[in-house]
Amino acid sequence: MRSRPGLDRKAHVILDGTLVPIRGPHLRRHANGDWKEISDSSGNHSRSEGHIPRRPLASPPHWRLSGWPGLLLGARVPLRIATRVGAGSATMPPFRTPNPPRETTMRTTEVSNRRIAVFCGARPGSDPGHLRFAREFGTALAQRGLELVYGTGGGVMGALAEAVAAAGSGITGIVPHSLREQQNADSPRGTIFVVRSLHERKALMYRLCSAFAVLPGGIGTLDELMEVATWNNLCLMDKPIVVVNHLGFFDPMLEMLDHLVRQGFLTREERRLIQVAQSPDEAFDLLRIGVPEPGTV
Ligand SMILES: CC(C)=CCNc1ncnc2c1ncn2[C@@H]1O[C@H](COP(=O)(O)O)[C@@H](O)[C@H]1O
Repeated sequence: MRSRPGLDRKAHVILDGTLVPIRGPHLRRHANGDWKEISDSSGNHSRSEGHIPRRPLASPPHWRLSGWPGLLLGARVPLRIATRVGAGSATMPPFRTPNPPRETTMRTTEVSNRRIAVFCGARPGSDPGHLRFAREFGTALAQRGLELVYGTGGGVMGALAEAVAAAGSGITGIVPHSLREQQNADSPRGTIFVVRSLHERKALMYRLCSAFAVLPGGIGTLDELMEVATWNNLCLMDKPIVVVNHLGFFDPMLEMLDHLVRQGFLTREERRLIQVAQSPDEAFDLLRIGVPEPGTV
């Protein structure tokens, strides 16, 4: 699918393969911190064609910032996403759709303790065991009733997403335009947010999930792991992290963290921010993701 002229640089959402430009009502942040995303009235993601408003918005939507992003970045990250969403819709050229878009309603998706972001390789790696393990992890994730948030790539990420989809669980991908152009644009699964920059992508990924798991990958994976660990460490976020150390893949990195402790650059307590599991089940147990709050069952 070639991107439509004028939309390439705009933030948009792809719902099960259908491109939908983002405007205020499609992705809205509420004062209570929730994001809302498009779904049809039955709660399923809309498969209707993208809809561009015929009139510019009279005024930008109102966005309120709360929590760690506001504190951390002087409210810039969410504000930029929010502003783009509103301003972008006003400047997008209209395009014709064969069928008029269905009316969409909103479904709150942000505050879900069932979404887990998984960082892992865009490449398959040299050991086929990594792909096998990613599939195993994806299946276990879906069997726990969890949903995946990930970077929409191939390699280990692709194997993971395939397994989650095959097991019938929800997937949310977040990708910047620059990477999406390099990828196969015809194979999105679930909902894909296409954003402008890597920074927006990471901010949205971190926001949408309630925990992080890390599978084998390269420097992108390590970057994301170290960033979320740092944000937790600085109390900008409080979301559990687990490294799944299948086949000892992460041993050298864990040794490096121990080295940091010995050298006085990391306290023992901070070191424990990065938990380590050997199996999917152990990882989900450590994250306590999807576990109902006491007294709710
Ligand atoms: C083959 C190649 C370089 C493709 C790049 N294409 C990518 N597509 C999607 N996400 C990516 C990509 N590169 C890095 N990332 C992000 O960084 C991690 C993977 O990077 P890496 O392969 O470990 O370092 C993922 O968690 C993902 O969020």
